[in-house]
Amino acid sequence: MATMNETIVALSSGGLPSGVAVLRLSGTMATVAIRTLAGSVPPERRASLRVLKDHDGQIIDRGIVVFFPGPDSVTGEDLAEFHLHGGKAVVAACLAALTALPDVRLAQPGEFTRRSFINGRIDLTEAEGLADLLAAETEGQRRQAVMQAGGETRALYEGWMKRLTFCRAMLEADFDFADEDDVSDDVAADVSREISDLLAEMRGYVSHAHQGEIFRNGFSVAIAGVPNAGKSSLMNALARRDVAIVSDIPGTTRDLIEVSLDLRGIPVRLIDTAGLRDSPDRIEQLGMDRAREALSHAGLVLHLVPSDDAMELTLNDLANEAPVLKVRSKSDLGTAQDGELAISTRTGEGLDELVERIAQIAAEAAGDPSQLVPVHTRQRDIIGQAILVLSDCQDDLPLEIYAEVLRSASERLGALTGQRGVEDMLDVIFSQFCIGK
Ligand SMILES: Nc1nc2c(ncn2[C@@H]2O[C@H](COP(=O)(O)OP(=O)(O)OP(=O)(O)O)[C@@H](O)[C@H]2O)c(=O)[nH]1
Ligand SMILES: [K+]
Ligand SMILES: [Mg+2]
Repeated sequence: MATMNETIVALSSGGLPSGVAVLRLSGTMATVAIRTLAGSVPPERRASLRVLKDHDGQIIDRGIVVFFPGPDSVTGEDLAEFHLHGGKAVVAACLAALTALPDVRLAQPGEFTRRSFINGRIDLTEAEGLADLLAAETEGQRRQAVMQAGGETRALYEGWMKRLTFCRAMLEADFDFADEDDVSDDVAADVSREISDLLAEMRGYVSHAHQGEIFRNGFSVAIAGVPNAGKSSLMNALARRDVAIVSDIPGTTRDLIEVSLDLRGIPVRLIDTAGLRDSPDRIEQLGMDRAREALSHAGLVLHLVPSDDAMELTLNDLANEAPVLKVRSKSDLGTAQDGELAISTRTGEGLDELVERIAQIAAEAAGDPSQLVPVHTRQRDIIGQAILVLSDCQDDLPLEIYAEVLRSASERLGALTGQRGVEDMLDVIFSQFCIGK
């Protein structure tokens, strides 16, 4: 990672051309940069209209300049914003003029956010929330990310750490001051009650994490069945575009084909798979392997059974724990049995009802987004480790060892917010960001 002495600059707004483009520049050269391009530094935090000139005195653009002095800026450093007309040449000229200044260079992805973290403006959970917020595509994802970016997750984790620290302090005070054979049972009992409460809370939190993941990554719905059941046709109908090849040749689909849908704010990943049958074709076999793999990870399996075909597969074993919803396809070619969900991509029969059912099942799996805790896999792993350490606490442990276990657990939790042992994680986390963030 490049050093913090350098001042970084990037286009922070979206693709060009656009109405307005915002360049952000962070670091010690911020005031020099403003003075060089805009003539003088405007009052702090005030949007000021300026003529921006390059190093030869040629006008680049007229735009708004804002100066945010550190350490109260988003990055914790002196920060300048240039709001320009969003043309490619305008932005290129302004970036060229800025990077021509000594110690000013283009930012790497996530570098602004990384500086916010290093300067203590945000913690890791907030950084992860920010990354999610930028990536959010559905309303549910946005709400979840906002909670995390706003520091609610941080507050929760810090609360846990405080409770652990308090318990440790009680234990340590006890073995420092009590005389040897009079170690207070009361303290040990209080601590052990508090730890078991905390453990219950942490376990409950982690069990919600799976639901949180549905909001982050989407609820996966795999479409499966015999060849020519109409799987790809259904995929195209639900996606409202031709994503998958449809033909009357059985064994058309081989690769998994995935589209993302937004069903009532819940992101759903719909996966079309190869038809399952005995086939000597090597490629088709590979396709079926992928199909089985997809079924085993799906949140819901749609089992398409064509109306004109007597053969029926059993998919329950392949689907792991996911529910299997039987759907009678090509309903225009036969009559469905009572209570069966029948669809036809030819006539459109049953498609709305199917979407309704998928949305219902996805919503049940995802839970109420307002109740959800946003938990990244990274966070879940760490909490899992801390739970393991704490579960090892036996009441009859010598107090010194008990205190040591608590210290070790709270050390682990420290990695959640980035207070401890996360150097190697930083690149992973910040590389999720785009340049300019
Ligand atoms: N009559 C009728 N034909 C359909 C319907 N849906 C699909 N078909 C036809 O059935 C044939 C197979 O459709 P696909 O969508 O390719 O079937 P698939 O299950 O993806 O097949 P594989 O990828 O080979 O496993 C095509 O000729 C489609 O036009 C339907 O609802 N009614
Ligand atoms: K086919
Ligand atoms: Mg297909």
